[in-house]
Amino acid sequence: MSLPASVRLVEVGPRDGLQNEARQIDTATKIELIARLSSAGLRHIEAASFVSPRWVPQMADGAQVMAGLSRQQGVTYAALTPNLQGLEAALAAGVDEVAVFSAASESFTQKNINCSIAESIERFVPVIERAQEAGIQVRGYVSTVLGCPYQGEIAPEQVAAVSRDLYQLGCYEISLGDTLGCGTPIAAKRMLEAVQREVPLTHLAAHFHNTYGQALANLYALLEEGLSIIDSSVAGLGGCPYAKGASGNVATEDVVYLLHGLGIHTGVDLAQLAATGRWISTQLQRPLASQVGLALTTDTTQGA
Ligand SMILES: CC(C)(COP(=O)([O-])OP(=O)([O-])OC[C@H]1O[C@@H](n2cnc3c(N)ncnc32)[C@H](O)[C@@H]1OP(=O)([O-])[O-])[C@@H](O)C(=O)NCCC(=O)NCCSC(=O)C[C@@](C)(O)CC(=O)[O-]
Repeated sequence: MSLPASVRLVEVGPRDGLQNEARQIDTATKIELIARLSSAGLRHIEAASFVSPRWVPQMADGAQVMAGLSRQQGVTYAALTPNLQGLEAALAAGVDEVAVFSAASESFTQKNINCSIAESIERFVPVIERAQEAGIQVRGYVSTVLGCPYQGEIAPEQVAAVSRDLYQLGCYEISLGDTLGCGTPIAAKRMLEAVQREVPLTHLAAHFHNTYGQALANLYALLEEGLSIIDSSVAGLGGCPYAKGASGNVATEDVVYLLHGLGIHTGVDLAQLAATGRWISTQLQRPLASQVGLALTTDTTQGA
């Protein structure tokens, strides 16, 4: 067992966390959430999506969110861009990094971005070229890596093939999404093993939802394999509009508590993060979906 000494956290709450909220969230709340997250020590924050507002209305104010940020030094403010139109909008808004997104499942890709996996890869070619010209890095997401809401089981080799294609196109990092949150540790390890044959481990991130309560167990399994980049969402916010029934991402508070307990450095102040989780849950009028966040509201002896 060789656990990493530190983990880089990618906070996806302001994007993945909020994109599925039914009630429109005002831009000022999104901006304040991002500010609080950076104050808590998060250094990589997915702040917006430049996708079709017809498909995901909640993310329609990406440009205003970016314009309203008081940027902290050393923080990367990233956004999703499914095509050139999104990329141009993101560049105009001043994002630091963009992400393209496909999936290991054909059906999910059709539902999510209205094209096949092969078409998505073709569509990303000019997006990545243009982003590189503009001097910004591109992350690549592969969704449904441990199961698909429409197709069921997904072969690890299929995840590996899409990851390889995105990496070869120029994505500097591939984030592996258990969109449905249905994976278990051995399946997660098998999937990682297959992907590692195509993409170096240091360029892989885990992006796990917690629908079946397995996300922390799955993350621990991959930490044991040496994975050191984790996506998570404050207060366990989130869900994908095209994966019905899927719950939020693993809560950042829960991940930080686990990592600190393992002696792994994150740079995050857990108490401040937990306060942010409570704050945003109150703003959204939804129950706090972080076990650690809940524990810290009653047990103030637990610090970082
Ligand atoms: C990809 C498209 C645009 C294709 O959608 P389409 O309808 O095939 O696009 P189109 O090119 O035919 O254009 C149709 C209309 O959309 C507009 N349009 C076109 N592109 C843009 C854009 N970028 N920004 C703003 N508007 C845009 C375009 O201008 C046009 O407007 P009209 O002329 O009809 O008025 C659409 O399917 C889409 O926006 N999908 C995004 C879905 C999404 O955001 N899903 C959630 C994020 S993925 C996720 O959550 C998973 C992840 C990443 O977290 C990992 C995991 O958990 O697994």
